Amino acid sequence: MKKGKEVPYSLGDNFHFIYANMWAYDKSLIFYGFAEIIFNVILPLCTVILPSVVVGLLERQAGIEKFIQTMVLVFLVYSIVSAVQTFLTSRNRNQYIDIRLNFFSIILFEKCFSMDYGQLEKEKTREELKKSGDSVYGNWQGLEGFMHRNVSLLTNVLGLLTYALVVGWINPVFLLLLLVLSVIQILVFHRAKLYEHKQKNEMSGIRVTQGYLQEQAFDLKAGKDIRLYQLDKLIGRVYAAANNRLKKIKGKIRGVYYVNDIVEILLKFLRDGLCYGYLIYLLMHGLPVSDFVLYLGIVGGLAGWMMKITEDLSEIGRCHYMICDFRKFCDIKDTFSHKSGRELEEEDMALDIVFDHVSYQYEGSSDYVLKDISFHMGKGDKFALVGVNGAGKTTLVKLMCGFYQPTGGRILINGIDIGELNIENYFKQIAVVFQDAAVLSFTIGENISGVPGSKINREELDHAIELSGLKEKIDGLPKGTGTYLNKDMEESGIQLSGGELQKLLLARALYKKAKLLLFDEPTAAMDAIAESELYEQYQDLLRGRTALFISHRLASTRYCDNILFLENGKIAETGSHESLMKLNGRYAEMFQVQSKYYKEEEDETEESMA
Ligand SMILES: Nc1ncnc2c1ncn2[C@@H]1O[C@H](COP(=O)(O)OP(=O)(O)OP(=O)(O)O)[C@@H](O)[C@H]1O
Repeated sequence: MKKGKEVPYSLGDNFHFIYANMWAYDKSLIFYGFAEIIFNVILPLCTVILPSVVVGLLERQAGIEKFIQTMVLVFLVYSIVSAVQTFLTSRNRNQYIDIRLNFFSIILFEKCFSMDYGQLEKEKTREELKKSGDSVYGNWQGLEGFMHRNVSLLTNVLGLLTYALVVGWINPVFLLLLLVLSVIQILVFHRAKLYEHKQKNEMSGIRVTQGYLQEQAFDLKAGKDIRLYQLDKLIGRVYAAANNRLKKIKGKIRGVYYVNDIVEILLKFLRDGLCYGYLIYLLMHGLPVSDFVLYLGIVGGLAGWMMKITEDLSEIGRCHYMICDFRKFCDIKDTFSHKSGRELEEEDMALDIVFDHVSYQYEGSSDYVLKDISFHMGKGDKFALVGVNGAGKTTLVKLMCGFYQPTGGRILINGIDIGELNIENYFKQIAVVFQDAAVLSFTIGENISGVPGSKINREELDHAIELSGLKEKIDGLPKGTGTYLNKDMEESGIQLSGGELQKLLLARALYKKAKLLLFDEPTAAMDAIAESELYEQYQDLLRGRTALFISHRLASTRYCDNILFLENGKIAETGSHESLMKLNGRYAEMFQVQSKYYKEEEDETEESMA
């Protein structure tokens, strides 16, 4: 396997990609990154300079007053440098988390929400998506890991070059003292950890919410509805609110850790002061200066710097591959126009649809699902699409939605090739009820309207609920349309039955006031009464709009102007219910089989009642 093929971007490319985006997101990230590197090196330098200053003073036999003054000054400088370094590390760490969550993760979300649905459905894309998701998950891997590791590498390289004399002194006399100081430090740290642990429950609750919302971005079922009902904004808001809550908790935890950091600095200050004091004491009692300096040198950790550089390099390599995964996914090309393309006229109440010799073959499949399909749905027409399982009905609907590009032929919407349309503008004009439609675990009102509670048009919401037959159910709920669905977001959320869910999906399609409505088995889960009531109302519900619906219950086709009977990927018969019955072909055969079944069912019911 050629390596060049596997890794589409060089390390330099990725370096540029990350830092150009950091620059675009927040220029201060670069400056603070450099500042951290400098202070990371200055800090140990201070600890090297400190003893040399002490040696200089002693060698020059400075007076005690001058000595104390200089010591205080040096320790003061050291403390300031240390505090600044701690601040920079903490700031950068949080800023890198911020850019990962609020910039790079959003790029990934947006890509998932907006990319061609047909592309998102492919297995290969889904694998790439999984890998890409990993690259924005966690602090020490992928994109964020790359930022941390670059700072660490540059620090260690600079440190190695300049930190020739590592200052430190370990003496058995001090071992006990150091242990005591370490225990104090551990206790303070433990307190901070305990506090963090206490926040875990709330944090994991928020993370479950975030996880659920992230799943919606990756979920195929949700993907269709997110596009068609522009739910990305609603999800985005809830995600941002969860992010903010998490940010607040993290801020409090950071505060506790900051106290810990300050205690750590003070203890370090005390520890170093005692070490140096002792060395000075020894020096003043006969320890040669050369030994003194030597001791300081050997405590140094050149080996430590080296080890860290090795570790950084290997981690940067790992992160680089993950950035490649991220970029590969984000660079997947769309075949539809998303931000550009032609927009449909606003004034139209309905759309005109032409399938002109359309064929379709799924990638990797040897057969065509649809072959040479041609028909014309004029503005306001109501069509039924029928056929046996697997005939290609859903595929045809997905083509009409703009989820797939036809393999052959053209689809014209108001005379414009669907490939030339701004597909996002087109999505806004259509409503689809899929067999496997997804609802979000938000409120009923938000699910129907696709907007946050405060922005819902109450009158239109009530109207859509009434038309869909869901009014009685919602009136019986204490929180009405403010009731949450499922339990992902709210403990008191409710579970709708299959039929109720279909009514809710219908209400959503009606609320949208779409110009083209597509129903894929919209009543499959409804009881016979609800179904017949709905069909009775269809003419009124869809007046003036173009509509196509798939139903296996052929009784429903009577309400349509035209029926397309699909068989083996072709339109085998087309016409009104009456004309197809007269033709006495496949449609009539299917209808008679169903009528017989209904008749038998009716007889059985009558017998059991007798
Ligand atoms: N994403 C896909 N990749 C490959 N093949 C697919 C895909 N989706 C559907 N097919 C195949 O295309 C054919 C038509 O499927 P489609 O779902 O369009 O049929 P249908 O008429 O809607 O069926 P049903 O009445 O059962 O809902 C089936 O053989 C199916 O296996």
